Amino acid sequence: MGGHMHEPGNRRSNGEAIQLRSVSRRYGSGHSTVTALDQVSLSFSQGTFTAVMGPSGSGKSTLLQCAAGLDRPTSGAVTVGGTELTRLNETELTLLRRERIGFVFQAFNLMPCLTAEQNVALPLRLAGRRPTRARVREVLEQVGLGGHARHRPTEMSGGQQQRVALARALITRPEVLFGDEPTGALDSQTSREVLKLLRSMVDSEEHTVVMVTHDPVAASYADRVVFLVDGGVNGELIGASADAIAARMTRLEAAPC
Ligand SMILES: Nc1ncnc2c1ncn2[C@@H]1O[C@H](COP(=O)(O)OP(=O)(O)OP(=O)(O)O)[C@@H](O)[C@H]1O
Repeated sequence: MGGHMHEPGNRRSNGEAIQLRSVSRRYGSGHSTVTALDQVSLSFSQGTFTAVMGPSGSGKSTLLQCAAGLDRPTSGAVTVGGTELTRLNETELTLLRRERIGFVFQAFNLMPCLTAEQNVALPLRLAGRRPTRARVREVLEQVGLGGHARHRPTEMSGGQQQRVALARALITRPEVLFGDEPTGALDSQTSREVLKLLRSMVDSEEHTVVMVTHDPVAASYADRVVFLVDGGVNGELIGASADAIAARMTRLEAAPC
């Protein structure tokens, strides 16, 4: 399969949506310390789509969690649109996550008893705000589910459920959308639907997407693929095909520990 043709970040001022400066994350203490991230410095520009890949245990999820303010680095700094997360207290961090960051995970985490529109509105309602019906419909339209507002998750396919999860993440108009294996639970046809949607959100609406994936085909929808090995950045590919990404992964996974 060839690369998906796109020109990364060519219509924006290319401001940095997220910056990590020398970010380290260690778990445990004394002899049993694990360095999940080791002085990682990376920027994600506005209006770009980045995939993060690497062997199991290389620090991908930890990177995403630190970048999204779900976890705090042991050292280093993370900046979201000019706000340095390390300077925020827990309440401020919770508000920032709620207002300025969107997440989608491998599991869709939808409430089975609620309709699509109720699921989409839920995060804002939990935050004490009531989104207008027009806004809920707008995000459902955006993910191609305008006609499914009243459907419950059990009445929808996996791809449709993930698109509801995407609409739920988009309702606050986040500055960055993070995905941790967002297509991991989908078959390849359905994955493609969701990836095309992510791609079009970046191309036409200038969203910023950062996605962890194990799948070279999924990664080929991104502008840029960043490779992690042992908690450090081990290079990147720009506008690469799935084959080129797969070849790089094979080399990384074959490298001696
Ligand atoms: N809560 C934790 N406590 C201790 N060690 C952890 C914790 N979370 C992650 N680690 C360790 O940090 C390293 C990086 O983990 P991380 O989950 O970020 O890797 P990953 O690349 O996302 O892996 P995978 O592809 O298998 O999901 C691993 O060695 C892991 O065992």
